[in-house]
Amino acid sequence: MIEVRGLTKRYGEVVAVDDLTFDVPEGTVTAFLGRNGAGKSTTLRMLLGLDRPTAGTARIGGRAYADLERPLRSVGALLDSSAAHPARTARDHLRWLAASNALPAHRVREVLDLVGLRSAAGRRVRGFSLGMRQRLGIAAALLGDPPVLLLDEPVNGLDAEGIRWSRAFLRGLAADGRTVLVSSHLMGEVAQTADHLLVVGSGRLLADTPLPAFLAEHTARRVRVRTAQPDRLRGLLLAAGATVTRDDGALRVFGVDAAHVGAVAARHGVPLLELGSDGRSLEDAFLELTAATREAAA
Ligand SMILES: Nc1ncnc2c1ncn2[C@@H]1O[C@H](COP(=O)(O)OP(=O)(O)OP(=O)(O)O)[C@@H](O)[C@H]1O
Repeated sequence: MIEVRGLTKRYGEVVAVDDLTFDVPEGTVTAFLGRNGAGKSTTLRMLLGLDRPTAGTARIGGRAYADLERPLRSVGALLDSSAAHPARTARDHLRWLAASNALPAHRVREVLDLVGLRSAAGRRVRGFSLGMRQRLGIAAALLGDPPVLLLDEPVNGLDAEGIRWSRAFLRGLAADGRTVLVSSHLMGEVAQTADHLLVVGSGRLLADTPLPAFLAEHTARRVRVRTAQPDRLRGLLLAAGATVTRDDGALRVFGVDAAHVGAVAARHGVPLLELGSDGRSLEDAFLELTAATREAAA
């Protein structure tokens, strides 16, 4: 469980994180979304005690990071997948991490197996693909078998196979009951993985909602219809229970689909000049939601 309350970070004039309050519950994948510069990494760094908040608190399992007795057993993080020394093998990198954090050596093999790197364990990280580096970063985050995982842009730059793997892997971690917070600047990337969305813009919380509710609210299909008798059609559609707005000579209809609009018009002999529907993508909804932020202007 992650609890963030009134979290704020200023760098001189820049308010990187602005009074954020949210919870991330156990057993879910929660997407932490925002455009580049929205304040995601700064929030994650404060959760990990790498940056000091100007105000507010960030707690993991009820405690600030600095108060965790054995941090790697409480929270695992992937902040930068190039963190492993290139001349080390994957196994040696993890052994070193385990030893320096008093974690049992047998975890090294377990996490290498978990992320599918067993056969590459003896190879130097220098020769790893980006996807393999991401897996190694996730292996390192899992070394202490922590209940909470913070992953900063874990699918950034991965190919289709890598993205598919990481989606299934993150879902599996949540199914185990872990708290998984995944940052991304691309809505489409997380739509198939996340249960819950936290959207930030200019350091502020813009949405805190289950993914299905976000989909229903922001990507509902809208019907656009044009006729020489707009007032009459509008009245008929309102009577049929639809919501109707005017849009540059056409009507925009919500709450019923295009086939229904066509049937109402036909039944009452209203000739149509144009009829279509425009479903918005999640990415459109995300861009619209974050359009008024400083990142959008940058
Ligand atoms: N150490 C710093 N000093 C000054 N300004 C900073 C510092 N770190 C971040 N910022 C500023 O704070 C804001 C938020 O940055 P942050 O890196 O948290 O955003 P982000 O959402 O993680 O973006 P990205 O997707 O690009 O990683 C930006 O305007 C950034 O320029």
